[in-house]
Amino acid sequence: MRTIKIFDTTLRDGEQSAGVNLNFSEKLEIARQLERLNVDIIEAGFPAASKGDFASVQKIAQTINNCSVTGLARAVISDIDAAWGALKDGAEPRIHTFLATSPIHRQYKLKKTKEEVVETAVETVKYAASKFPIVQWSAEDATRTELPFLAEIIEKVIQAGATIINIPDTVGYTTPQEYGEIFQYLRNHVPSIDKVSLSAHCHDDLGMAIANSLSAIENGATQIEGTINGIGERAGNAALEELAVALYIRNNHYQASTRLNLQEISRTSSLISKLTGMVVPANKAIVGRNAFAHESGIHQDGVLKEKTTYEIISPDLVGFQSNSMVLGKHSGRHAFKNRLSELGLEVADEEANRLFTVFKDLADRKKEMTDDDLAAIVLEEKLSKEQRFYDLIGIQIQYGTNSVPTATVTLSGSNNEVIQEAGTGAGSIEALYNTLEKCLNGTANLLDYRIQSVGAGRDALAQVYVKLNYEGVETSGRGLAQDVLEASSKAYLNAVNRVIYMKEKAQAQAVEAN
Ligand SMILES: CC(=O)SCCNC(=O)CCNC(=O)[C@H](O)C(C)(C)COP(=O)(O)OP(=O)(O)OC[C@H]1O[C@@H](n2cnc3c(N)ncnc32)[C@H](O)[C@@H]1OP(=O)(O)O
Ligand SMILES: CC(C)C(=O)C(=O)O
Repeated sequence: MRTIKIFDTTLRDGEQSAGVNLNFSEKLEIARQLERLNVDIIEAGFPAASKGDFASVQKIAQTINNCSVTGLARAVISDIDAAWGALKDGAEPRIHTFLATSPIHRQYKLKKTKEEVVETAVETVKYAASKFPIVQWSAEDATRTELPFLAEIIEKVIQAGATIINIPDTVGYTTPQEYGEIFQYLRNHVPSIDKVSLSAHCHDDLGMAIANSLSAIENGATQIEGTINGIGERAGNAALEELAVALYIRNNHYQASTRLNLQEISRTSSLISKLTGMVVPANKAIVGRNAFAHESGIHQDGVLKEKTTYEIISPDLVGFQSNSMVLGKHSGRHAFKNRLSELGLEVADEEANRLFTVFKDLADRKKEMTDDDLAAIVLEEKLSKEQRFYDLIGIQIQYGTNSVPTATVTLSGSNNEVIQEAGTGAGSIEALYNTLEKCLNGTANLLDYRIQSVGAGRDALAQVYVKLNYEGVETSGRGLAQDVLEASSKAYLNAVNRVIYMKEKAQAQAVEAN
């Protein structure tokens, strides 16, 4: 049985999903969960991309102990230096550097000849290898590259010090058979291929990312790259939970396994969905709400008689709870804390007491608190507490089909001063957001607004996601509440608070640098 290494790029390629923007604490929270999931490598970001990316890659490298942390770098010396700066204190510093090899990318994007591409790749891999013990090199758009050229450049970067060679299907163009043949070709035509590990990185533009990754495994790849929930640039990357469960359930066929702790899959998927705002489709394999639901009579009859008639995966294999303990307004601190720890939600005692107050407040208004509700409360409280400049005290909205929607908003400011304003709008949300803007010191333009329910039922909690431009900075925010208007206010303030936090941090860094 071969063990396949799992290279998770949720924090790098996953964050390249349009509309996703994770902050420092959210990235750290995700990295910690990926560590619990037991991925082998976390690609934490692209250190040269921004100060924020640098800081979060550095923090993740310093914090995570049980998996390797890496960062992406172009074939550019300053990118490699930035990666070294961010990763050098990690347990096992490794870099992921890349250069496109296909004719389309050479001609139009890089404007380099084949010889220049080889020279740049070799020079930068040598430089990377002078710093990092592990150097992964990717031939971007490998699957649209002439095979003899691909083999030539790979041999040269191995000679230059690369220890892992990744063959990305950057635009999701290849088919499983072709992709497998590329791996076979390289194994037969690159003399030094046995000195390195081979990795696959597949995109899902034609819906073949998992099939292609499995084909790579059958043809010699020992590392698979992907993201949780399959998020990523354009149509996304190979969904790691699908790959790991496919290898587990069909190991009679693939004879390969991963080290993933499959029980953590559901929790990881739900955390990433919440923090990125990328909703998991109900019919998504392994983690979709319907993945283990049987709807039709013949299926239900079969499952009642024998589960395996229609179930090839048991829900508890991937951490779906079947617990029936009901938490509500009559529950006390013990049951609350006990449930948090059963759910693996780690909180200090003092924090648990504060969360209990939030829980009671919600439970008063809501029939039943689900595990999803608890996870959402803990997450929101944990992530927003350091970044509150404006805090919501209360809102009052008046709406009638024949009257002008009016909002009254009361906030507390950064010096605990009370700010109160009233305003109108064409609808309740506009009235609310116009009024919130009046309370602030700056201008905020709403770019996107989305609402989602946490769990099922009429009394489900509302999770609102907004994207807005506040004082020239574009950012996103989340808000959770029983009521949609309250959740909308919280999301708006969360986004504004993030901008203020980022600006204050940048100012403090500038003062420190002087
Ligand atoms: C396939 C992938 O997913 S690759 C990863 C993609 N991720 C990202 O791009 C996110 C982070 N990116 C960024 O923040 C910015 O693009 C930066 C900081 C990296 C670069 O920003 P800028 O210097 O403003 O350049 P810009 O992004 O406009 O253009 C990219 C430049 O890098 C070059 N380039 C692209 N890939 C590579 C590479 N692997 N090695 C060397 N140069 C490269 C391009 O040819 C272009 O060069 P040019 O300016 O000489 O034409
Ligand atoms: C940087 C590489 C691995 C990449 O993300 C791609 O080619 O899709």
